[in-house]
Amino acid sequence: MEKPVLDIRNLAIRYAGADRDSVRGVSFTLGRERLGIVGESGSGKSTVGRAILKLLPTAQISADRMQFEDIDLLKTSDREMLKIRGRRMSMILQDPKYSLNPIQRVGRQVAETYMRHFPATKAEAKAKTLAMLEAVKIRDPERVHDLYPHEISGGMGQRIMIAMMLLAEPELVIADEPTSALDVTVRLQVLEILNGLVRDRGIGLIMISHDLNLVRNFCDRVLIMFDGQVVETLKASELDRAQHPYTRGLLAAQPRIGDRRKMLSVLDRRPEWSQEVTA
Ligand SMILES: Nc1ncnc2c1ncn2[C@@H]1O[C@H](COP(=O)(O)OP(=O)(O)OP(=O)(O)O)[C@@H](O)[C@H]1O
Repeated sequence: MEKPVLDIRNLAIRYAGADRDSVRGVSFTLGRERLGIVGESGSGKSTVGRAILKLLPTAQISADRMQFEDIDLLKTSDREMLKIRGRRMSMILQDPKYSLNPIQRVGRQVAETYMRHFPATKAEAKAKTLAMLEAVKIRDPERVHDLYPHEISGGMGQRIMIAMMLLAEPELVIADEPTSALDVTVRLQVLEILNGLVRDRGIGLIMISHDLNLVRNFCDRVLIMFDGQVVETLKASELDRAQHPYTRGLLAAQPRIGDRRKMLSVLDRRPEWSQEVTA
């Protein structure tokens, strides 16, 4: 088997002041593939993503192994992480509005990101920026380059965030609900761009989502999280054969076109799921 991009074993995370771990016993590997992490709100999906990027400075993080390519994340200093984050691993968040600086033109923000990671003149960085805006299917990149964040739509903002991230050519991308704020057609465009990154550049992609249908159609494998633990790991194509009652409950709670039930079933959570792990 080829060496994984990421190898996480027995990860536990406790927020400062909390009396229990928000994430515990989480283990998984990520190859050059699309891995979905699903679970309801508060199950710990984003906490896992942020811990991998070491974006939880006040939380207590422990693990038997947190290996990213040639880097032992358990040993990296804050200074080293500044060089790795945004360059070798990146995160895409739900709402680009909060990630873009509102008082700076978007093209300049993208170019500055490039210059932070690579030696380049302003003209070279601008040329790279325009090429990247085109790569994420932005029509008329010259015009968009000079717009402010409030002048662009959510879908365009998300594509600009992806362009910014792409410039650094990361090996790992963690996308945390990247399409939740987008309409259906723009969502498909963004997913196709992310898909291209895995297919053409061989990156490892983690897609954090509460949308089982999206993950089923988009990902190769899926981790199901409940109350801070991974309760089941499955191939996305085998989701319907899930064993764990929580996964089965999540599937039953999904609306389906053509399903004539008047009411969707409501998930009945059981305390023993917090102890019981099947995969
Ligand atoms: N900054 C924080 N300080 C303390 N506790 C936190 C913090 N962020 C998250 N938590 C707690 O950690 C647990 C996991 O939260 P997390 O945001 O990772 O879940 P999630 O599955 O990503 O949910 P969502 O889908 O709503 O984003 C929750 O119990 C939450 O209250």
